[in-house]
Amino acid sequence: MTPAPESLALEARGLTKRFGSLAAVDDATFTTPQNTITGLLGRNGAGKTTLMRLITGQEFPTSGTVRLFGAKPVENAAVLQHTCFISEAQRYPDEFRIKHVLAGAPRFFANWDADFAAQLVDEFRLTPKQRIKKLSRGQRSAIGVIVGLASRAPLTIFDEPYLGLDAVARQIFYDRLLADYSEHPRTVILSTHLIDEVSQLLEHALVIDQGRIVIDAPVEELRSSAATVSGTTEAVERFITGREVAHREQLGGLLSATVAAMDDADRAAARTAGLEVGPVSLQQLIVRRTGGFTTPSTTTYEEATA
Ligand SMILES: Nc1ncnc2c1ncn2[C@@H]1O[C@H](COP(=O)(O)OP(=O)(O)OP(=O)(O)O)[C@@H](O)[C@H]1O
Repeated sequence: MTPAPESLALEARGLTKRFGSLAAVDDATFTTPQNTITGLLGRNGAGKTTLMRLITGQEFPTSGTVRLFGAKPVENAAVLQHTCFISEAQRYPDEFRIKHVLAGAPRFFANWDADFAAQLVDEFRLTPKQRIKKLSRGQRSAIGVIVGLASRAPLTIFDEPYLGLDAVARQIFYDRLLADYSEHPRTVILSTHLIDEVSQLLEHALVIDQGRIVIDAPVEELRSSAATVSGTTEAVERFITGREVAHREQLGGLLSATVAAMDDADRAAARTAGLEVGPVSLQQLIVRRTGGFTTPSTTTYEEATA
């Protein structure tokens, strides 16, 4: 069901951004309900950053409209006060130290939590007096994460927030995001390449490919829409005949196939046929839907066993 406009954090209609002949964002239409965590996913150059810049009013669309909490974002201070956009492109004056960022943040973010920010600075092993200019790449990313989390902005957008962050720091980010989100629900959009790493956080997936939105669906629905069936080649081939197969992997006499559109009855039928039925990771699904694999998917049982 389409949510009522007042419950939407974000509404894009026919949003298009052209750079010369290239449509970086091409006719994007989608809505983001308030208080959800959405993953904005896609390959390099897919249009993620451009889409986020359009959403936050930093770029004018060539055509189409975007609304944040029902209003246009461009040059709209009231709307932008509800938004925190964390991007790698963020630059600070040369003399800025971490404490200056923390001191300035409440002017931009009405819900800023200084104690939470201080806790995060500590957890990321930073100190307020450090000069931003002298921080490592990962430490600079941590500053973005701290600002994004402690802003508690009703719409918080992270554009690949983890560049250079080590595995421990990324885990801190994910853990604090989830814990704080459950206490202070807000709308979070997270653009990332690390799909499997964040898949437990995401409620909704928005996948963009060559500027076009190719998937706009709840993560749970995506996960349950496909399954991997494994067993003897003959049994798997028999089961997948006539079905849409996204991927297949042969290992000796065993075959594993990723099958699209597997409902409960299909799963039961596969088990009855002696096959093992397993989940498909979000990353696998998205990689396959955005042209990452060229594995033939239409081999028939007769062809495969000929
Ligand atoms: N200012 C610009 N002028 C011309 N082309 C641009 C401009 N900004 C982006 N593009 C092009 O638009 C396309 C989308 O770029 P964008 O940065 O939005 O992709 P992305 O999905 O964020 O990529 P990545 O994951 O690699 O950061 C790319 O082909 C890029 O070269």
